[in-house]
Amino acid sequence: MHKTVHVGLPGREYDIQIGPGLLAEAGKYIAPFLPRPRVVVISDETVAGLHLDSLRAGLAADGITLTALSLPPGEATKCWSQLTHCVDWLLEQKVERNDIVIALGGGVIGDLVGFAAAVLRRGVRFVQIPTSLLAQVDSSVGGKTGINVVQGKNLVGAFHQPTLVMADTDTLGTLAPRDFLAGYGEVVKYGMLGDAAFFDWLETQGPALAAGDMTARIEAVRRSVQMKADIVMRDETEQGERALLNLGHTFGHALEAATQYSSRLLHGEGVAIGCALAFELSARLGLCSQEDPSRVRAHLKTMGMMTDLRDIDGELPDADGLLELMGQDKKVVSGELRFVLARGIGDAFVTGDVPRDMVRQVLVDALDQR
Ligand SMILES: NC(=O)c1ccc[n+]([C@@H]2O[C@H](COP(=O)([O-])OP(=O)(O)OC[C@H]3O[C@@H](n4cnc5c(N)ncnc54)[C@H](O)[C@@H]3O)[C@@H](O)[C@H]2O)c1
Ligand SMILES: O=C(O)C(=O)C[C@@H](O)[C@H](O)[C@H](O)COP(=O)(O)O
Ligand SMILES: [Zn+2]
Repeated sequence: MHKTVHVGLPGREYDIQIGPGLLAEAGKYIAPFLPRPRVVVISDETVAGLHLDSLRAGLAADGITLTALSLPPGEATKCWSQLTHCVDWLLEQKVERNDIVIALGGGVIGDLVGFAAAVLRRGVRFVQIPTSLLAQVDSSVGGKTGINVVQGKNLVGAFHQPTLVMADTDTLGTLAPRDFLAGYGEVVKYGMLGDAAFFDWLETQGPALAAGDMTARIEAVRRSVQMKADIVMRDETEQGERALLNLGHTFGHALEAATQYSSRLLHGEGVAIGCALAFELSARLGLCSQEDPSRVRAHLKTMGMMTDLRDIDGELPDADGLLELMGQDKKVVSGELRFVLARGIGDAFVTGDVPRDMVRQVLVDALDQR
């Protein structure tokens, strides 16, 4: 059941271990990287309450001690003040250049702790132990780390690759259904952007995955991570192809900013709605058939996911307000928006050739449905 995916970046290569029971074996995997038998761990309070003892026991079996810090759960934790808190705490623990910092948790903890590790002493090594579906399939891999600021999502950060990723699929058993489905938004994204056969597979296996089928979960994590690793190996710092992983994010990040990174909209939910909008835009531009956005929305709905702006509670900015927020997207070049669009399911590409009026109309129509 245990799978390994290798990220072969020259000088920064690492393995992603995937499977059940990995926390209990943590010492075996981490010990080879340790200069001394101690680690520091940063987690969130929910994850620490559920899984820190298992990690502690798994490390103790190999004589490794653990000191931990827990932060409040939720997207709001990916911020300047918690970054300062993490860095101060790591310095108090006298973490040295060769020590290992562990990020135990979802994408919020992985992004925040990875960024703290990137700036601490100009870069210490860190290990990702992702515990949410989203973190196992996406955020723990590829080295994008950072925080949100009022001006936009992930606008302050660094590329800093982990030394090891350990995705213990047993931890998904304690994840709330809403958080699981948000992570599924990133899983289905891989099928939509570059692997139509994976999308077909998810249409049949998605319900089993959500219901807890371990074989299906491991396969979904492995396929997602393999696809991400392959893209990252070809384009680590997003000079080109890596931007495909941003499918749905131009819309999604603006919606997250519009909802103040609150529980009104989780990242993966924004990605799901954003993918539906990106396919809608692609169809209106004549790039793909109208059947494609319909099929995307149908699958997301079957899974019980958000697909439309009407699924978001509370007020939203108007179309111009959303366009303004989209202007902070990192794919913007010379002030012009660029999008990940699709010629069909599994065939995405990046383009700046998108009339602003067309984007605006897609937003106006989506807002009108509310
Ligand atoms: N760096 C990247 O490449 C990348 C990729 C995708 C997303 N992200 C970022 O990841 C973040 C979203 O990640 P997320 O969805 O994991 O959010 P999250 O870290 O907030 O986790 C979601 C919720 O699940 C809880 N949780 C996590 N693991 C659990 C478990 N095993 N059992 C019970 N509860 C658990 C957390 O406490 C939290 O409340 C966003 O900030 C997004 O921008 C980064
Ligand atoms: O790894 C990537 O590259 C991605 O784009 C993956 C995304 O799912 C992720 O949300 C990422 O953090 C977005 O990157 P950003 O550069 O648009 O902030
Ligand atoms: Zn994402």
